[in-house]
Amino acid sequence: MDCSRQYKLEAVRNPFLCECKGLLEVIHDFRSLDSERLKREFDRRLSERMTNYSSGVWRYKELILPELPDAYITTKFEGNTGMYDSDRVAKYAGIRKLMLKAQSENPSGSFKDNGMTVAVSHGRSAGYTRFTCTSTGNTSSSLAMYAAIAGCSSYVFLPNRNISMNKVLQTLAYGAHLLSFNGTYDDGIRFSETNSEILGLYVCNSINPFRIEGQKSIIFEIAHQLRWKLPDWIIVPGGALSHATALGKGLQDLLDLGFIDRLPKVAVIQAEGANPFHRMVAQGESKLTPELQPFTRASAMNIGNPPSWKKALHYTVRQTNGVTASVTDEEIMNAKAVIDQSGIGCEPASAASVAGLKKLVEEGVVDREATAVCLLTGNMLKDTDAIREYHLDSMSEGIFANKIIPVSLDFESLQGYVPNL
Ligand SMILES: Cc1ncc(COP(=O)(O)O)c(C=O)c1O
Ligand SMILES: N[C@@H](CCOP(=O)(O)O)C(=O)O
Repeated sequence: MDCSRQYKLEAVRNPFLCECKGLLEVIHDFRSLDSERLKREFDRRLSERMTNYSSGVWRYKELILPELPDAYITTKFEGNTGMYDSDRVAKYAGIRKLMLKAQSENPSGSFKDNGMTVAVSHGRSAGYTRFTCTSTGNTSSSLAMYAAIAGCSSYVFLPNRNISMNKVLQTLAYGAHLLSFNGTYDDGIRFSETNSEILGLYVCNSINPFRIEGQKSIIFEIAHQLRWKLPDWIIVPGGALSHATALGKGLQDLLDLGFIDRLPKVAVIQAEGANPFHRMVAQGESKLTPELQPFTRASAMNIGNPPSWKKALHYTVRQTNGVTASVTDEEIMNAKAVIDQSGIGCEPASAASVAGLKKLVEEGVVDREATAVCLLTGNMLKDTDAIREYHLDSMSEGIFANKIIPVSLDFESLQGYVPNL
């Protein structure tokens, strides 16, 4: 991305940095592909059950990692997640039509599975049996799950504060070697870049370009579900910026292949305490100044130096004529409550997409008559402390707080609580 060097697939080595120290990206040659045949094949695979190609990622293998021998595919039939129309959330965001893509329905509960199945499969094909990541909890849960499926081991580095205990426990339960350190995600990534190859650990963070290729399947699946007619806007939360990058790169693939005839705009939403990408774009700068002490209650986005910022700038902001926005934790938590109470549910970081859309509609950047898809990146049970704080803690309770009502089981005491009694 930073220079014009190119490497053959077999020459790409852990930890996936170019000689110039920039991130690598996969370049495909789609010229031999027949788009109409491929569309029919993707439709056909929708009816397959329990084969590699019934995965919502590997269904699109030709556009992701065609060279990978099928024997290495490590899948839990990820993807295949629901897309929901929600009038209630649309009304909250102030827009006519809004759909929510629930990546939270993935096997480990977050969008990371779309990329992780590809990273672990590629790592196995390159001969690795030990995998690593640094994580705020979702990447690690996903890696620990796929490593366990493959009969391999995972070594995960987790910051010792400001991450969700549910995710720590999920990672632990899948059997990862859990290494807790004093620092942030950004410190962990720096450590991996320098030490992973010496330690013989295959890096599964999103600096790994195969992770990004897998995550492209999210936009492929959205487009497929919508019969290749995309909405005006796609809204995505931004932390390390892997999701935004994959979305933009996947959109470009779809356009190049003629599956779609125009690019929707992408909006990348960051949380106020960890928004270096938004600040850079809003100030018209072309170099990112890291946030040294990132903090947001949406702990999945506690990232001050997003590794993929250059790719996200290219693929989303520039290529789709997209925008960025920044929202407060309060805006995030209120949006989350509305999404939860619509029955769909998500973890705090995911709700940044809806909070950001609401803000962009209010500012007139997104037209009220426009159509949009918001990405819900993680499951509501990923951070149950956030639910307790919002609804039950009197210090921090939110405007949509719901309460537990203590009752005694007799008719009289229930009067007033249940209508028609
Ligand atoms: C649930 C959730 N939402 C959003 C994000 C942000 O995505 P990205 O880091 O790819 O920008 C993350 C972490 O990466 C996450 O775990
Ligand atoms: N929220 C992420 C942090 C970003 O990780 P990466 O996989 O994109 O490097 C997490 O779950 O760890």
